[in-house]
Amino acid sequence: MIETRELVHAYDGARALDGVSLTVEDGEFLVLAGPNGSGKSTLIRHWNGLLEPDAGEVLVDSQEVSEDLVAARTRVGMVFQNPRDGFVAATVGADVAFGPENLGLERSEIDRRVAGALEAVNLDGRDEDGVGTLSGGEQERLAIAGALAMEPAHLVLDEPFTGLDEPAREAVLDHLETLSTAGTSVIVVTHDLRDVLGLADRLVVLAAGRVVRNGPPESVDLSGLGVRASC
Ligand SMILES: Nc1ncnc2c1ncn2[C@@H]1O[C@H](COP(=O)(O)OP(=O)(O)OP(=O)(O)O)[C@@H](O)[C@H]1O
Repeated sequence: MIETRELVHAYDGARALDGVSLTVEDGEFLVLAGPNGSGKSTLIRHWNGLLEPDAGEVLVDSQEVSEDLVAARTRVGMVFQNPRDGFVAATVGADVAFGPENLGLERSEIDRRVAGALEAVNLDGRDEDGVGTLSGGEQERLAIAGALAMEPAHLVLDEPFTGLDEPAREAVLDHLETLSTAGTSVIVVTHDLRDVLGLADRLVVLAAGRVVRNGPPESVDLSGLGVRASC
């Protein structure tokens, strides 16, 4: 479970989060939406300790994030926008294997995870391709595969579908649904709800650093919030 209690975050005195309280249950599929600058990226960065609260608390599986950053980062997997900077190896397979290798897993387990993660993003058979040779959308898919291979308890994806073609979107969505059903919390940050709303248990909308909507997707009124629900 991820618990955020009365979280405040300010950049140079300006509040990007202004008292956010939000709990994400294990296995929940949550969509986090809101207009540009509403605080979505700031909020998720607190969940694995990339930012420190100015006030309030963030707990992952009942432990305060700041008390054990390694634990929080192992339990909360993140896929950020513009993944280009995040790659650590020369080839696709080596890049996805890097995280599981650092967990000290057996080779057979690493190979299983790499194969599964690459299949989930339609990059199977591309292990030997150079990371630098991938298209933008393929790089996004590689970043998702890297997070999947860590098998985190909670998986957070920031605008994961932007550069993905239709088969890749469908493959990733299928995989996220399977993960959520199996008990992984899945949090998708997006302004464009078309793909994900049908899968979501809950929709949370931020505006100006506050939670302004929070409920089952079908019950949330999006009018006037700068969020698009359908094509
Ligand atoms: N590093 C930073 N320094 C200063 N201000 C920042 C920084 N990062 C974000 N902000 C400001 O904090 C507010 C919230 O930004 P944040 O990136 O969390 O919003 P967002 O909802 O993720 O936006 P988007 O949909 O555009 O990605 C914005 O006003 C933004 O300008």
